[in-house]
Amino acid sequence: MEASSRRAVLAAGAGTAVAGAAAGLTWASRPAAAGPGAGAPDAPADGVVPFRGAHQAGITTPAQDRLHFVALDVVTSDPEELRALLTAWTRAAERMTAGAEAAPGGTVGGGPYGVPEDTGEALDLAAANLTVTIGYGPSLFDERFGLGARRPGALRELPAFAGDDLDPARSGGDLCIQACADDPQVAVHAVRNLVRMGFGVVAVRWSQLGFGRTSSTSTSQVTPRNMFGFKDGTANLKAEDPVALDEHVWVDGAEAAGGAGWLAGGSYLVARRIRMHIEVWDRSTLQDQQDTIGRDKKVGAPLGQRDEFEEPDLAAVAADGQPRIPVDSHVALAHPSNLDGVRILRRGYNFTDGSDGQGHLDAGLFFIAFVRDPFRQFVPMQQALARADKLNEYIEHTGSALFACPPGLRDGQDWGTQLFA
Ligand SMILES: C=CC1=C(C)c2cc3[nH]c(cc4nc(cc5[nH]c(cc1n2)c(C)c5CCC(=O)O)C(CCC(=O)O)=C4C)c(C)c3C=C
Ligand SMILES: [Fe+2]
Repeated sequence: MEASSRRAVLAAGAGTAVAGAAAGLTWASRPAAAGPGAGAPDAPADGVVPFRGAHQAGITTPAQDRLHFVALDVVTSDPEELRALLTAWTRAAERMTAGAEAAPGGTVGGGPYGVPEDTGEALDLAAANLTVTIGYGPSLFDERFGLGARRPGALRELPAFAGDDLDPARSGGDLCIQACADDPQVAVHAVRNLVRMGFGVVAVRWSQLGFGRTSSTSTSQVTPRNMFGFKDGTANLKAEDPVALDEHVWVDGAEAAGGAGWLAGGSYLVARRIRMHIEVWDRSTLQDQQDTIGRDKKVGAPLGQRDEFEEPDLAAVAADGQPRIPVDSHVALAHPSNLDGVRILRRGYNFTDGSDGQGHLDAGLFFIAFVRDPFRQFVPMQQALARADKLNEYIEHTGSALFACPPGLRDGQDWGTQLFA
């Protein structure tokens, strides 16, 4: 669908359900998956991902290639201003994900003496599968906005983990917006315009750009590679497994009891900015690298096995009597069989943020995981990794945040009424 046609649909007030269906390029309408990593083409670059539905877009949506993630603090003390902003953000996000301007005629329609309601840099660009996902941090539920009784039980500060080197300026936040798209300018435009609309109500606390996905979240996608050159996302939860998503990703009605009912059908987002010391890694041998991950670098198969998607055989023993997949390898420690069946949905991105002033690239993985309960899933998993992972020789966690992401919106509903109702 041409960007101009999408704009016409929205200008006519047809609503997103119509716009998404009319787009004809929705994920739901894509051809059946060719099988895990079968090399099926990735997303059409001009696709439109439906904004409304049972769950927010940007969680099980096939991971787009680019990310702009922003954490914000609320600077007003007036709950009504916050509610109104969430409502206005819904309208703008819905429009932008359909390839339209943040507001009708936003770029030049206000005339020469008006301040434009859209900054314009995405004017001639396709929607590029843009998704805008919102999340609320623990601090939003303090005394400021009367939301205390609505705080979900598992929305509290994460514990410190061994080896953490967290920068407070890259951690926490009252709110987050995750914008993902297959065009970096489209993702940046979305965040920029939402932040612009929030002037006086919210202020940016920190943000992160990601230049390449490090996970596949659909069997239709090829597995990408991270900055260590390894395939990442092979054993991830996938959109085509709704039973596993219900078990590991979506918060159910009982967990979102009482005032936290707004979170039923939502999910928790864990963000960790992980610096990867690539200069050290690049001086290590291939065997050391593979023993660190527990997988073959080229094919992605578990060590001693042939196929990328084979289940790792953690009991296999090499000729020297040692486990074929080292017990301190990343894959062995993160495997559900060593974590009481715990699994997570990973949706992270590669980043390089220039250099650190000491001749090293400030590069790494902006880890994002969606889970049903961070304290039953992410925390025990990260504790196991922090304790023993051979990967710790090469990485350092420098930022951390937790957000509760509400479920998707029904027709006529918006983020403000959903949270404050
Ligand atoms: C707390 C959770 C995890 C963190 C933090 C994490 C960081 C991290 N991971 C890689 C690279 C790879 N991870 C892989 C698998 C994998 N990782 C986690 C969890 C965390 N990773 C899980 C649950 C799994 C799957 C385990 C399994 O069931 O087999 C892999 C292998 C390929 C794959 O399955 O995706 C790689 C490679 C890096 C570089 C990193 C921090 C920078
Ligand atoms: Fe990992």
